[in-house]
Amino acid sequence: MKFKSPPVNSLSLDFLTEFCISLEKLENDRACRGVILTSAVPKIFSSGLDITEMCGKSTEHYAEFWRAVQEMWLRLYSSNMVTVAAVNGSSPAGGCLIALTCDYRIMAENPKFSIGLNEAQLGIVAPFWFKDTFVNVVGHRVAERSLQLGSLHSAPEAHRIGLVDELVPEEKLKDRATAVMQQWLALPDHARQLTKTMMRKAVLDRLVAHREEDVQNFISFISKESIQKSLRMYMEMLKKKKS
Ligand SMILES: CCCCC/C=C\CCC/C=C/CC(=O)SCCNC(=O)CCNC(=O)[C@H](O)C(C)(C)COP(=O)(O)OP(=O)(O)OC[C@H]1O[C@@H](n2cnc3c(N)ncnc32)[C@H](O)[C@@H]1OP(=O)(O)O
Repeated sequence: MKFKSPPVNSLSLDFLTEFCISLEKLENDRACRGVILTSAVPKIFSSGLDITEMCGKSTEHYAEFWRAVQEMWLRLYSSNMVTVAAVNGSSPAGGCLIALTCDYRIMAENPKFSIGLNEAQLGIVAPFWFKDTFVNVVGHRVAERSLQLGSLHSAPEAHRIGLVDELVPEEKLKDRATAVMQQWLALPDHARQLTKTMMRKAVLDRLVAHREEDVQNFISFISKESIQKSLRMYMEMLKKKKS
């Protein structure tokens, strides 16, 4: 599956809805046992949640948007398919979450590409299930430091801390992702799927049990004037960076 929402594959409500529909179709297709996620946009895997969806909108909109973010994560983290992220560009925040939610991450070894949960840099806080997914990949200490600092890690650093499983030259990314997929698909599906469920169930159950509470937390957090101001300033900073 190739993300193609230029300029930066930001995760808008439309993007998330289409992503979930595509994932559901693949999940229900008995012939499909695995999916490789990558980007058709040069240099960017995904710029994370679309910030414009979280700025100056109604409470109803925030609720709908956040439910779509939750749905994307719940479907991908609990997928019966083998999921491989072929990270061929920068991947901050929600983009990093998508990669973390997969079974395996391969990143192009370009030191200009960065990845991480940088929410703190925007003056916002990664929700508990972003944090749980991160901890499950890199461990508590690395996750805590990285989250508090809102670090964006260069590709080599991301590999060193275990955020991505391997680095390959960009032109070899597709072949390597295919080889990894074949390796994972060589195992009997039922054994791999039950193991995956065992490893991820507690974290998935936690969001399922607190889903509506999490929506309300998001709404009250994102509606605060101080948070709206931080997001507006961040968007302005992104635009200024260009000029
Ligand atoms: C205590 C309990 C609390 C509970 C709280 C609950 C929830 C709150 C947490 C919510 C979680 C949020 C997670 C997120 O994903 S937030 C999004 C974070 N994303 C980023 O920080 C990335 C920002 N973007 C960049 O760094 C760069 O754009 C880039 C991805 C590295 C690409 O750089 P470049 O190629 O140079 O492109 P530009 O910077 O020029 O961007 C082009 C264009 O796109 C706009 N844009 C970029 N990113 C986003 C985005 N995420 N959303 C919307 N729009 C984006 C950018 O403004 C440019 O627009 P213009 O062409 O119009 O100028």
